[in-house]
Amino acid sequence: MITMKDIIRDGHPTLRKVAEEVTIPPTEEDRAVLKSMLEFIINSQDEEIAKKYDLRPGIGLAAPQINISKRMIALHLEDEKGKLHSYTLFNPKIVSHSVEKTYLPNGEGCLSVDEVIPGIVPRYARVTVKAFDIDGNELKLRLKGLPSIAMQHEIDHLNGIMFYDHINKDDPFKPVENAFPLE
Ligand SMILES: Cc1nc(NNC(=O)[C@H](CC2CCCC2)CN(O)CO)c(F)c(N2CCN3CCOC[C@@H]3C2)n1
Ligand code: NI
Repeated sequence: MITMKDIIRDGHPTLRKVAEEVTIPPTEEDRAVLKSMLEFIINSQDEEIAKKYDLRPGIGLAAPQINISKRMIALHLEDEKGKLHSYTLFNPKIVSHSVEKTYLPNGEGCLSVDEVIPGIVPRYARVTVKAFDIDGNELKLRLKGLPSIAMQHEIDHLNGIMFYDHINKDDPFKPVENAFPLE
């Protein structure tokens, strides 16, 4: 099982690489890795397991964070309506997005960044994503709210982008044009 020792931290070069596309259909190994990534996220949200293995809570994970520079991500979270969004994706790609932006009022964190970095992280309010599922079938997702924000955070990892790259360096809480806080 994946634990925090498997998660590389800011400064590790892999976090700044553009990850390689996964060949479709995926190999058994790629499928096993992606399943283990989802398992980690679910474990991290289980109070007992998280305590037992000292896991930081998460709702998403990208393969570069476990030093695998491949375009694979897992997400497991509920949206504001309580709908579960649980995804294990190969080669996710944002194919369209809203002009309007949004952001988490309390900013973002990252399992690969040990310190708190305050500031507004502007994200597209809505995204349409094309990807392949765990079996290599193509799918299309239209996301808004926290699922949309989390999807963008994970796809950024596949392109070597960290959440704090989006924070205004001169004024981290400067209002962002056409961006509205989530909730
Ligand atoms: C918002 C949030 N971010 C948590 N952590 N950070 C992460 O997931 C990073 C990715 C997220 C950062 C902002 C958007 C994506 C990991 N990233 O580095 C991967 O690239 C949380 F843990 C969390 N929740 C709320 C829901 N809760 C349900 C019950 O279990 C606990 C869980 C805690 N919400
Ligand atoms: Ni992250």
